[in-house]
Amino acid sequence: MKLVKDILYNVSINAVQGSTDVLINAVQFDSRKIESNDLFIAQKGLIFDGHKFIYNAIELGAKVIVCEVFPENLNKNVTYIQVEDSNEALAIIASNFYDNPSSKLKLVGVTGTNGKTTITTLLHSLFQKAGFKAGLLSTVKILVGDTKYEATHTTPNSLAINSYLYEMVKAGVDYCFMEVSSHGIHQKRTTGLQFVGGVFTNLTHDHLDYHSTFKEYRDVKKSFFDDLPKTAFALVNIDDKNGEIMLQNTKAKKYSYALKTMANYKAKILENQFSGLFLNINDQEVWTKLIGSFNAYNLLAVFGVSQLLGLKSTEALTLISELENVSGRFEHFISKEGVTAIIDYAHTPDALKNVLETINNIRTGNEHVITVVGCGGDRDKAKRPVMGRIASQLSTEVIFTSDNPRSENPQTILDEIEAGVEPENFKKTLSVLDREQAIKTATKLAKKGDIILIAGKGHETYQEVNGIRSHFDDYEKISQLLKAIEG
Ligand SMILES: CC(=O)N[C@H]1[C@@H](OP(=O)(O)OP(=O)(O)OC[C@H]2O[C@@H](n3ccc(=O)[nH]c3=O)[C@H](O)[C@@H]2O)O[C@H](CO)[C@@H](O)[C@@H]1O[C@H](C)C(=O)N[C@@H](C)C(=O)N[C@H](CCC(=O)O)C(=O)O
Ligand SMILES: Nc1ncnc2c1ncn2[C@@H]1O[C@H](COP(=O)(O)OP(=O)(O)OP(=O)(O)O)[C@@H](O)[C@H]1O
Ligand SMILES: N[C@H](CCC[C@H](N)C(=O)O)C(=O)O
Ligand SMILES: [Mg+2]
Repeated sequence: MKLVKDILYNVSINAVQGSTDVLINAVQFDSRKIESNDLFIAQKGLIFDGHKFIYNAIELGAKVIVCEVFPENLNKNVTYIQVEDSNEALAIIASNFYDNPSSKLKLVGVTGTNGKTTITTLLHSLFQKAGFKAGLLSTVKILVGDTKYEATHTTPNSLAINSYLYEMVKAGVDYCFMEVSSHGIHQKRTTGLQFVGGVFTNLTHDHLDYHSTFKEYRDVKKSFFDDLPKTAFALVNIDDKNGEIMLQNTKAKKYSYALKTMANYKAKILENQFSGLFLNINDQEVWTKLIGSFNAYNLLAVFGVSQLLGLKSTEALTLISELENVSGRFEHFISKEGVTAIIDYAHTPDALKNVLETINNIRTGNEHVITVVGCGGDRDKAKRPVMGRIASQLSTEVIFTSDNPRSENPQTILDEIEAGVEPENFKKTLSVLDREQAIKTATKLAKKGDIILIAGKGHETYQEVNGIRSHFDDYEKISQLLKAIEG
């Protein structure tokens, strides 16, 4: 139970109707979850306007309503608080409700188009190995001490973030590593959090359905760095052409990492093989199990953060050499028949290009690279032809297939992917609507030595069609099928 007046600190309030000396049980932004004596915050969403549910919330027992516009008829037993921005109010109220947990541990946010899950997961594991208690908020999973929760978003809503951080504080967590998505920043899910540092990975084509232009997408990412305090660090990939921009208006201390230019944290790839990367990081050599030059960037970011948080460089490098691949990111195995299967979450043009270039660079002979890939429904349509073109340019054979069509017609998505294939590459491609059949086709095409890349779903264990998620796991499927070939 909390007194309303105690959780309004720092909220931009325009008007109050009723008493703020009211005790509330919980904060909710979904009217369907309201119980008696709760506080309901009405948010304007993309589908609904939460203000329409104020009466329902009161019927279910809400005693306090936070909204941008007062409803026409006010109930005298209810307190109404009019705020400038409901999303921001939710984030600040959530933080106050949970006693500002982000200030009680060291919170590091990682943003950028690709690499967030990899970097946060590696940092979590490195700090655990170094003897600290660490927390993780990522696309794949949420870890609060020893308890694991399922992740629904890359960056959860602000109420969930603060509740997880509160649990972490209770569990004695020292460091929390979290992914900060552009949707998260834009919807103010991270507002009011006290970060000790922020990391920028890279910025390439994604989410241009949500952010109408690339500049808008970039400026949303930049605003995360603009809002860091001067005590925090801002660590950016300076090889990325937007790295410098992220630092333009930040008050935080500026640091950089790079493979190609001068930087505070600098790496050189000495060897890049299927068995891993051999790197020189700030003049010290280290072997890692991770594969591909994009992972050299990820590992460098991990090293940089470890240094900025005070680990000794030799200890950090030793621990880096022990880090395991992140689930669904370049996960691979070789079947008895000698076919290599790679499962990777590449769902953007840049990620797909990086993964295929990595495969092409480290394959030893004329083995075929057979790619199975699709694009999500209800997501950025502009990336579909680009991914179709990249897959067909960099593979020997490509099978386009479904990847969470959601509410869209799966065939239309495939047509849009195929539209990007250049005429000379068309004969290499095939479209198989059903993902299981597509993977089966790849295994039939593959001969000893060949490489099958299954891209786009990584760790996901479902296929979403028209709001229904059915179990589907690329790793499980390909390992069953390749075993069938062995048998
Ligand atoms: C596009 C987007 O980000 N949508 C998010 C947004 O939903 P929305 O704006 O559509 O909300 P809405 O359904 O219109 O509802 C508006 C308000 O009315 C309330 N409501 C609604 C119905 C009702 O009966 N009662 C009620 O009170 C809702 O609780 C909400 O407060 O706010 C919701 C609540 O926080 C989120 O769950 C939802 O994420 C959807 C499911 C989603 O798919 N988001 C993806 C695109 C996303 O956020 N992705 C990013 C990046 C992914 C990456 O890593 O690349 C992520 O961080 O995961
Ligand atoms: N530093 C990087 N640069 C470019 N591509 C990368 C990088 N790291 C990983 N990738 C590619 O992007 C895919 C997604 O990586 P990861 O899950 O770490 O990114 P993310 O930023 O968390 O993505 P999401 O936005 O879905 O949360 C990987 O499977 C790999 O193909
Ligand atoms: N976080 C990303 C993941 C995309 C993964 C891909 N499998 C898809 O469903 O489009 C998104 O929600 O856009
Ligand atoms: Mg992620």
